[in-house]
Amino acid sequence: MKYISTRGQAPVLGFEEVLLAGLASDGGLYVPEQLPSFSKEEITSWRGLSYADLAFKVIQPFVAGAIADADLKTMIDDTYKVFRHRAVAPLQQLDSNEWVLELFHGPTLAFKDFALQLLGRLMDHVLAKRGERLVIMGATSGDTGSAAIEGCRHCEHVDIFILHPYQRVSEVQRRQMTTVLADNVHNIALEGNFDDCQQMVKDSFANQAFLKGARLGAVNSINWARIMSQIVYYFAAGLALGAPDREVSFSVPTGNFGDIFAGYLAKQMGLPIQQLVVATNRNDILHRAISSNDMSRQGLVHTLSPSMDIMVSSNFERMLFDIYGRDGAAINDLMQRFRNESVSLDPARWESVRELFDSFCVNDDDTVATIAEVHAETGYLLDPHTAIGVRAARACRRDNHVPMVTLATAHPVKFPDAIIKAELQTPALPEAMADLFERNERYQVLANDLQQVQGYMAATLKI
Ligand SMILES: Cc1ncc(COP(=O)(O)O)c(C=O)c1O
Ligand SMILES: N[C@@H](CCOP(=O)(O)O)C(=O)O
Repeated sequence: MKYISTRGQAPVLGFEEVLLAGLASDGGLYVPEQLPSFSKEEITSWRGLSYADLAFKVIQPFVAGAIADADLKTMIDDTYKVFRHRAVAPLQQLDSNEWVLELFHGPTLAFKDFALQLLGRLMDHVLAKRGERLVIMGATSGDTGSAAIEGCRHCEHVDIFILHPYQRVSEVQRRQMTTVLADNVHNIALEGNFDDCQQMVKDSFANQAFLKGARLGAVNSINWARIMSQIVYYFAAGLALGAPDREVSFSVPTGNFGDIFAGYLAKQMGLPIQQLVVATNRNDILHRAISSNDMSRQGLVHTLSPSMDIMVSSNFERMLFDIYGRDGAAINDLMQRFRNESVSLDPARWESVRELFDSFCVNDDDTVATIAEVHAETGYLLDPHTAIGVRAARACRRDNHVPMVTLATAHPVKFPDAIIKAELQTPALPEAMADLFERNERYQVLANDLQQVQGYMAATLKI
């Protein structure tokens, strides 16, 4: 399997290099040159597989040749063995044909664990084989950071620096990151927002001199291996609900567009998906882009769903690459303009986007109201991100005969503010992190300044 950049100028790479590369050298994102697809018969034959066995079926074609099948299988098995639910990604029914797919049973209580617990293993495996070391730089609005740290804390060949927006993540999220005191783990609280953190990571890929030859890697969904692992649970949910003989729809709480892009790929790969609903909070550039062809940046606002406080959604570029007929020059031009001005798609391309996605924006009041409403209807407690997904699903649903699945992207215990506003009881932390609030923290507050951050990293690494 070969991988190409969405901007057409970076070298074509194999899986191992893509795994370690993160962002492409032309500023683009890597995608497979050719997407694998599965026949109806093949998908049918996967019924009844365990989550780990299904993950191997879906992931193997992306990795083929780079990592031996037996090693890949062991890493996948080890990854999903530690999830707290035996089904790994169980479905909960809210109403007739209305479901939530619980993606928060991993070690850090958010959907990021599905990819990041595997990513750490894949990276360490490849780095050990090559005798190399990797400096990871990641940006987080709260969940990627803790999942990446958990996935890398035991890696022998990785140093990881995670940037989170200072005082803009929940206390549980911050402590999940900052109480990991392993020598290779470094937390930076940046005096800025998530977009600033993400831009700093991208700028560091563009200019790596500060690392004096050390290799820079990524754990955000700019890394292709993240997306690849997230495709699996769409197949798992679809199969459980009757696919491929029956269509399924998904509503996805969206920020960086990685999770919904994985759903889009599952559809291209053969899963019969009827609707893909992009659910946003008030940072609604994706909803505006899809519903009214308006890709103008507005000031980022702090919401009750902080993990989705994102304006610049990296993976939208991967989808636009397909929409523009995989024309790297056109995407390069569009993304350069997007950096400095409001852009819109040409009408035919926009129409194609509208055919692929529905979208809906949910404000804080409606997020809280949905948490309260669903709890009153069913006794089920949604986290605020999932509540946005459920609200959007109910608003956008076209066909009641098709199961509608909202991705439950985080456990409600991570976001007590929204639960308290809904006048409900915050659940207790799982046993493994019951003492989270007593643990010591370590993190560095830094100004929103590239030189300062890069200087801090170089000094910490003693290079
Ligand atoms: C809890 C939660 N829900 C939803 C999202 C949105 O996912 P994505 O960025 O893949 O669109 C994120 C992070 O971005 C998240 O942490
Ligand atoms: N919500 C994310 C934001 C980063 O998204 P990613 O999927 O690109 O890593 C977070 O929790 O950090």
